Amino acid sequence: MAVEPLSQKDVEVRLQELPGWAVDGDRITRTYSFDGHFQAAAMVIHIAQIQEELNHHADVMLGYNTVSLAVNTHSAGGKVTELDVQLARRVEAVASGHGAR
Ligand SMILES: C[C@H](O)[C@H](O)[C@H]1CNC2=NC(N)=NC(=O)C2=N1
Repeated sequence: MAVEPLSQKDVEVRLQELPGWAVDGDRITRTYSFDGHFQAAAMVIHIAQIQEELNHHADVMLGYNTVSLAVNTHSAGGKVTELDVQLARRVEAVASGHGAR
């Protein structure tokens, strides 16, 4: 399925529903904070499961008690598409269950 890059306005409108997500260059990004390292690591595993299900993958960085994501769509020339927004929505939907802030 060919996916088209979203306009800057399109991205801004979609991020209004995604608290904490932001545009950074040609990517959308989010950093979650946790009470400890294991909670953060468990979130990384869940993100990996979602990404494999969607076949869409962000750059994910695990810190002491943080998890950061940055994503765009490689097949759309490294621009933000609906696939990135879909991934953000899926991750956002499980974050609170992991105690993410
Ligand atoms: C072959 C495989 O389906 C593709 O490389 C998928 C994998 N994950 C991906 N992730 C992201 N962010 N962009 C892509 O274009 C992409 N393509």
